[in-house]
Amino acid sequence: MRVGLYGGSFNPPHRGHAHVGRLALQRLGLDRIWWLVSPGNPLKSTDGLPDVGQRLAAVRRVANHPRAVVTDLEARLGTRYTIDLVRRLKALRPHVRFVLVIGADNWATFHRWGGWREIARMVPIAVVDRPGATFAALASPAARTFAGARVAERDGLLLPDLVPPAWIFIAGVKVPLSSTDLRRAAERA
Ligand SMILES: Nc1ncnc2c1ncn2[C@@H]1O[C@H](COP(=O)(O)OP(=O)(O)OP(=O)(O)O)[C@@H](O)[C@H]1O
Ligand SMILES: O=C(O)c1ccc[n+]([C@@H]2O[C@H](COP(=O)([O-])O)[C@@H](O)[C@H]2O)c1
Repeated sequence: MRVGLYGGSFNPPHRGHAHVGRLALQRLGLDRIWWLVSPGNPLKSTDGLPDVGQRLAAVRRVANHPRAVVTDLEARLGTRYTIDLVRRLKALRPHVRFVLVIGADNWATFHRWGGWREIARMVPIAVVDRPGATFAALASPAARTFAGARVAERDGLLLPDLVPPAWIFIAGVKVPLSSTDLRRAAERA
């Protein structure tokens, strides 16, 4: 079983998220993608963040794919840091091939995540390109640190079975949407 771990604040979810979900399923040959609605990104303020229950309902409407599972697992496990989540999941499901799925902006700042090198050594990572983040992601400290572990885009189907560190940059169509823009538009309306 190959499972993508797609965590997010999803405040609110949008078509860019749906794009990431679909692309990861296709390019990585995943059996499932778990949309993990975060109790709160440890690097972001939780001011004004709707509760997990509200965001779950909204994410279900956007994720809408037979292989997508939308879950509040992080709230239930009591994890906020991805390293804790990955450790717990690997212990709970040792036979599942997990892949971390993130957008290019998060790969650009991955070196600020708790235990980032260790995360990259525990789980393969798929990075989906995003407008305005391509260069920052490909020149990031994480990209440079793990330059030797980058897998060619055409080999995405192999990624879940590789021994980490292993990461892929998935280019192609970029979707110019962000939750920040949607929140601002809602405030103006
Ligand atoms: N348009 C997009 N293209 C590619 N990846 C995206 C896109 N939007 C979000 N992501 C990725 O999806 C994950 C969840 O993103 P998040 O919920 O923070 O949305 P966001 O639009 O980045 O929100 P915000 O503007 O509040 O930071 C992150 O890994 C992020 O990089
Ligand atoms: O573990 C960390 O230090 C860490 C730092 C920043 C983000 N994350 C996770 O990255 C995912 C995407 O976050 P966000 O807010 O960009 O949607 C979400 O699952 C967060 O919990 C994790």
